[in-house]
Amino acid sequence: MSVHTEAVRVEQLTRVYGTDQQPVTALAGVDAVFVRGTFTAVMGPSGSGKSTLLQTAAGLDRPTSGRVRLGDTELSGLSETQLTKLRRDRIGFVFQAFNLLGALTVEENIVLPSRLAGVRVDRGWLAEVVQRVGLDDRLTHRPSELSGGQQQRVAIARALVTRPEVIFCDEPTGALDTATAADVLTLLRMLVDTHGQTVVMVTHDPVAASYADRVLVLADGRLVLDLPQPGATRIAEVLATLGRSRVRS
Ligand SMILES: Nc1ncnc2c1ncn2[C@@H]1O[C@H](COP(=O)(O)OP(=O)(O)OP(=O)(O)O)[C@@H](O)[C@H]1O
Repeated sequence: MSVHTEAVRVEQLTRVYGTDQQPVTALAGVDAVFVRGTFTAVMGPSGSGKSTLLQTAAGLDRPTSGRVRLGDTELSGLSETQLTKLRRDRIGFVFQAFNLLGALTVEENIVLPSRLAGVRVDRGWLAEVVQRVGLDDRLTHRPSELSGGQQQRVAIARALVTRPEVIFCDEPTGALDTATAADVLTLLRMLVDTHGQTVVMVTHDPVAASYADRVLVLADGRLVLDLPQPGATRIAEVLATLGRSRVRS
């Protein structure tokens, strides 16, 4: 596979927290490639290392060992300043809590990270992003005047505005009701299908994961399954089986 089709590659990714006396191995040598223009869900039992994988792959946290490459850039060689710039310029983040500022309008929230970084906002691109996420008529509203799903759309627009090579989402629908979650997942799917965006999403929800092209399943810090489009029922079965084997062990 050519490097140019890879958005992110992690190799033997290992993250050990805690002390030498009491180490906690959150990731124990994970290998994975996230291809450009695909939507990957990362699943697994609580404590299996999902968030740690996301954080290390996104350059928010440094691995104890192993490598992360974003496109052609190897992250381990970067200084903190370079890593901060890379996250700002090349990666988008969407979290369960929308992290919007209540005193600012929708538009001000979307452009805030760029403004703080002193990056000029391309108005044409901003208009396109806003249109893609369906917020054209909400730009002057405050977050409190929006539904949960609309607030998450603002967070997605904020992530998209820098034209990121990949968007990392940690439980993006965790705070939403079923119908609103479906709306947000449909948007992420559309960004991948229509605009070639790359999305990596941590989720506990088999229905949310069924929107992805591929589901990676972690257990005890290891990648145990890599399933192409398994469907919600199969995902739920796999997770239940994993849960049972963990209870037995
Ligand atoms: N900062 C930290 N210090 C110490 N241990 C940590 C830290 N962050 C995570 N861990 C541990 O690493 C392991 C993996 O945690 P992680 O949050 O990646 O799991 P997860 O699969 O995302 O869990 P959940 O589904 O509950 O959010 C867990 O045992 C957790 O307790």
